[in-house]
Amino acid sequence: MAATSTSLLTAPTNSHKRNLRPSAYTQLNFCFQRRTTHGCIVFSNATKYTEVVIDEEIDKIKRLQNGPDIRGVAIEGEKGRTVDLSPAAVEAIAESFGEWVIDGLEKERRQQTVEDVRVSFGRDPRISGPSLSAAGFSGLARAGCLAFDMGLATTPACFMSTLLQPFAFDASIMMTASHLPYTRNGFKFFTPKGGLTAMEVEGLCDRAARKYANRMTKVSVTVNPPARIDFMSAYARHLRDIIKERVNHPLHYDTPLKGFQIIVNAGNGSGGFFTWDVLDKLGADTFGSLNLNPDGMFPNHIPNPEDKIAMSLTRTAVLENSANLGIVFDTDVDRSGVVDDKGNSINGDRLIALMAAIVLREHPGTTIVTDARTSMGLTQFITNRGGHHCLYRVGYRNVIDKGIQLNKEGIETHLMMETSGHGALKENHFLDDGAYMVVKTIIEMVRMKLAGSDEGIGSLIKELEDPADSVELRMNILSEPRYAKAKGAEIVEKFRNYVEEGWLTGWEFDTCGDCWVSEGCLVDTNDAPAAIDARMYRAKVSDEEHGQHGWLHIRQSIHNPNIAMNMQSSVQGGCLSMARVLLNKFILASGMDRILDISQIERYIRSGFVS
Ligand SMILES: O=P(O)(O)OC[C@H]1O[C@H](O)[C@H](O)[C@@H](O)[C@@H]1O
Repeated sequence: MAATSTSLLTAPTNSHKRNLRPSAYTQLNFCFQRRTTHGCIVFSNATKYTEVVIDEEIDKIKRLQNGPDIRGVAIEGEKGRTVDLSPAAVEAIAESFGEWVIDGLEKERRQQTVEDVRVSFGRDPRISGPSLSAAGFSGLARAGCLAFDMGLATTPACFMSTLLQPFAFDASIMMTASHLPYTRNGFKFFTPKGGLTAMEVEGLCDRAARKYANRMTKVSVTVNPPARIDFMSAYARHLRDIIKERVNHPLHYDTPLKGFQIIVNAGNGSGGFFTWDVLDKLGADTFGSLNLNPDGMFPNHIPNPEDKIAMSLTRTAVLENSANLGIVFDTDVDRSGVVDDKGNSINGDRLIALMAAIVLREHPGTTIVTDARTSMGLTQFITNRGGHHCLYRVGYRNVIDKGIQLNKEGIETHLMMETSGHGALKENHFLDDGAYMVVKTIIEMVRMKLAGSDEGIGSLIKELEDPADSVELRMNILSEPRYAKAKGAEIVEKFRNYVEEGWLTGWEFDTCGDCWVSEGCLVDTNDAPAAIDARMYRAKVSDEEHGQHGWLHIRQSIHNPNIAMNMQSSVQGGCLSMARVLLNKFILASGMDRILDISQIERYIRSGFVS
């Protein structure tokens, strides 16, 4: 093992760093190291490396941006993918965020120096969490921030740690890769104003890429660990208070869930606390709950309300226990799905419908923003209840930002929700929050019971019509990672040309500048989307026999180099006929099969099943 030594860094040059109090800065000493397979080598002359700027390395850090999040491979284990979210990358990103927060506060306070900038830091149970957190703390300390370790936490809790007193941190970081495999990790960033936008995260990545290119694999060694805080208990109390106040139970105010059995499936993610620290304390019986222990290898199933195994295990547990409700959280609890007392899964469109039913009672006539992969039945469901349905781009942040924009323009918009289960409410700081969605559902369930109804919450959506056929296909983009985005854009734009030029008979875009649509649409052509997700199109599809029977939505994936295609039809087998047209009249006819792996769509056409 090579010897290590530490050398104290010269003071940083930014004004905020010059004015740093020792308490912040003495959190760490810096040791420039380059990791090798044999250990670490120490460089005494760090400046030697500061001029090394390598385009490829810069690119690598920039590619970690996934819309408003950072996502990357943190440990080996994925075929064909190498580690790109290394401790050195994490340190550079956290440092860049810390600097960005300080700069923002200085601007807000008219260039006055800010001191004691406090940033909380939570994480999900991924096995890369502890080592990457240490790098995150070092980065924050390098920026001159005081870091506070929340330990195992959830994404909504991290945001709430910037608001709830006495914590009220200046900013927060959640380290998570949500439902992605155990090998990945990533970040979400918050200030009291909400989550950072994709543009802001792009800025952070640019800044971090320059730092990283100068230091490469060198990492600091944190000498003093950051202060540990128990925020999750305060957060759980906050959720309990909301339920107590809103149910306002006439007989037992403090235990409004007495008599209810509720199953939680936390998928071994961060959501177990909701069982013992929220539901149990409110009097619920949570016997039969599943996968509550955090386990960063996710041994049972992917923590994801879209996951079929997660939903079916929860369904079985609800039915076996005759429970009133089942809850499925994703890893970091910004998404959820539920199962009603009859064992019906309520996720995707059905969850949006459930929330829409609740919200439309509270706010008649409100607008509801969703991504454009929702069913025609959902639009009908919302409009039948007097609401307006705005279909928008995929990506939770796009959906939320559209809602914020509509409110600013004077259009009351209370619910913004993606089919992935990300849902945000105006009343809850426009935060996508799986725990809050469940809190709303539970309150409604208890209220219904108090009003004398024995029907479960599933009864609220019994009029929702499901599509007869619904399929998602993915086609890998055949390209080196750095060219994949450009190639993906080329494919999607080619599709647009084919539809607009009439090569696909019966396929048509509706342009819908104001985003009020009930049918197919070319999603939002009028405003300026962020480059990354500019190209998403939904075409309505008709044939001679059935008239207009469905739609196809095409875009490139945010996380992986593939093209995602969603199709729905009111006719059994309608998706299969769309897939045939897509393959023969577009992909093969345009030569796009040169840059697309078409094996999945071919298998689907052959077998009628998606594998
Ligand atoms: O592009 P994909 O791989 O389908 O992933 C798309 C999804 O990525 C993340 O999970 C985001 O949080 C979602 O808002 C988005 O819908």
